[in-house]
Amino acid sequence: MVTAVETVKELAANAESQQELTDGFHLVIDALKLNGIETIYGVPGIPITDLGRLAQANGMRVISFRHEQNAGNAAAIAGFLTKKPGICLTVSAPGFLNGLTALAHATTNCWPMILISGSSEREVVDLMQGDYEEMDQLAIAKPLCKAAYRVLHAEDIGIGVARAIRAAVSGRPGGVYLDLPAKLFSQVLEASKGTESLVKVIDAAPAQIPGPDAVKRAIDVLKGAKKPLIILGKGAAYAQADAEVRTFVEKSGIPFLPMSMAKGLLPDNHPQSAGAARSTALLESDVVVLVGARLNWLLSHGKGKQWGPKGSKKFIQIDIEPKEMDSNIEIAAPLVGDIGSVLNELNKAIDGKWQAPPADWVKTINDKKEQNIAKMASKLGKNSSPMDFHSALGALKQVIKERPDAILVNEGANTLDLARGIIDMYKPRKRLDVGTWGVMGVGMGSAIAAAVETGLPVLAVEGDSAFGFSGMEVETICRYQLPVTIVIFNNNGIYRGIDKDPTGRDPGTTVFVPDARYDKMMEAFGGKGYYATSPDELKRMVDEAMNSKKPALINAVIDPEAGSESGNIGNLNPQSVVGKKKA
Ligand SMILES: CC(C)(COP(=O)(O)OP(=O)(O)OC[C@H]1O[C@@H](n2cnc3c(N)ncnc32)[C@H](O)[C@@H]1OP(=O)(O)O)[C@@H](O)C(=O)NCCC(=O)NCCSC(=O)C(=O)O
Repeated sequence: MVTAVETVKELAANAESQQELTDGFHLVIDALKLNGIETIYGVPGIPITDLGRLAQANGMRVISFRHEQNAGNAAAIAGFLTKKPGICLTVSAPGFLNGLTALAHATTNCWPMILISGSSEREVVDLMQGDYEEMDQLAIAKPLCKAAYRVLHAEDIGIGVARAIRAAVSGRPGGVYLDLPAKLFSQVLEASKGTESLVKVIDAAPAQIPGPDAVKRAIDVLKGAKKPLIILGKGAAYAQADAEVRTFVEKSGIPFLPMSMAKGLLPDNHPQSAGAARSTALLESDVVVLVGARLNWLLSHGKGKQWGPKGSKKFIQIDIEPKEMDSNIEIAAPLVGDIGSVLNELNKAIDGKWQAPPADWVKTINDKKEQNIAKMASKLGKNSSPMDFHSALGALKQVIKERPDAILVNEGANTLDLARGIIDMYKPRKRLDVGTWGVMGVGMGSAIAAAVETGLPVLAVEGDSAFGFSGMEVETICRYQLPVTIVIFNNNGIYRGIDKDPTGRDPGTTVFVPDARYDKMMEAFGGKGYYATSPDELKRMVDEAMNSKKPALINAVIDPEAGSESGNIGNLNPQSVVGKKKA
């Protein structure tokens, strides 16, 4: 007969022996935590459900979404905001595929992110025997990210996570895929062996200092400039070298132009900002210093009519990726290194012996800036009902002016293009938008990550179409009670709400249900819904919502006639030259 004392002894012995064991689930969590990663964005399911549960039980923040793409977008923006890889955790095949768009988006934008997906067993996948969610995920992920790894044995988890972290943040940051087959999670090993196998990544993104020759070359080019211009890209925002950026701009006295997500690195109302004189600055400058900005489509590849005649410009480019140089046009002075280190060297070189740019150049920029600002101001002040984009954005401009620490998330077509110019930003990394690819659907993921990572109030200004891509995440926002205020610019459709099917059979291709009540959607999950029909009402409601620090959605009714077809992607948005009339 077993006595009570013996039973207790047995339980104690079991407990002790259990403490000495670990498994794949625990090792993934231990490896992440050892490397200072405390948050996971994901969607639970087979085979990673217990990973999320255990991560939460072990003190990690686990934010469960309604769709993996939104979780991935959250992880991507978490990477941008923190310089640590944002983690997205998904189930196998379909969940993995849903996460891939965000992984590719992170890679394109050079933000560190790790997509961790469970996967089905190698033995069956490789023989294509029809396993549950069978797919060779590693092969599929490879071309879409910076690096991809698969871990097959629990004792290799530490190395796998370490490799993923270093690949994501070192050099030019990007997305990394980490494949964890289901069988791995339940592999058991002695706790001490497990702990020994973990790897702490030391100096994950080492400083890269440019050589003295490269610095001298750049300074020589800059000294010869009569109309210099600095362009700040989102790489400069990512670098968190805010003091170095400010010193370089202010010591050099050169006008600066922020790309969209670099707005606020220096305040938009800074006297040297050329943001409101963009075309003039690009066209007339003679030497351009690119700081973490690439000469891609957003800068018309550094050539063409926006930039003036061939040979009229010299470029100095600061980028951590040597291959970025000469991607579209000759770079006269490449500065390969991290932005903080490179600017530090430039700042030393110009210290105390720098001539401010010629006054007539500064005046040209300032005159154009004043003209554009005055033109804009005349459109912003109207208290019209229904609202147009300018009058509604005029109200939101004031909201951010009064709350410079709030984070602005922005996506859409007109809603994006006009908000970018109208809403001034005052602090670094407070504007999050669609990035290099112009992705619609990043809104709610970005808003959630911004609130989770910073604890700051978030204002998400969304086109009605853009919101639709991730709208179900309002439930996530309500579930986690995040301080997110969403404003939907509701003009009943994509660009505008007036398209018609010429045959009369169906709705026009770009229109939505008229006067849809997105505010009711928020109320369905316990958040506060508002319906705004004038700029004054909009301002009052946004103030109330943001002050409450609770989830809120304001349906801002915009004239369906307002808005135009996304003009800012130029020749990438071709219009049919045949057939339209007939239809
Ligand atoms: C390509 C761009 C970098 C550049 O566009 P531009 O139109 O040349 O410049 P901007 O929009 O920045 O500025 C337009 C003009 O406003 C001026 N400007 C800027 N700021 C101000 C302020 N504060 N006050 C007054 N005027 C201002 C600026 O100097 C320009 O005038 P001038 O100096 O007089 O020229 C940008 O448009 C961009 O980031 N676009 C991304 C679009 C995107 O990703 N869309 C998603 C697709 S949606 C989709 O899927 C779809 O539609 O389909």
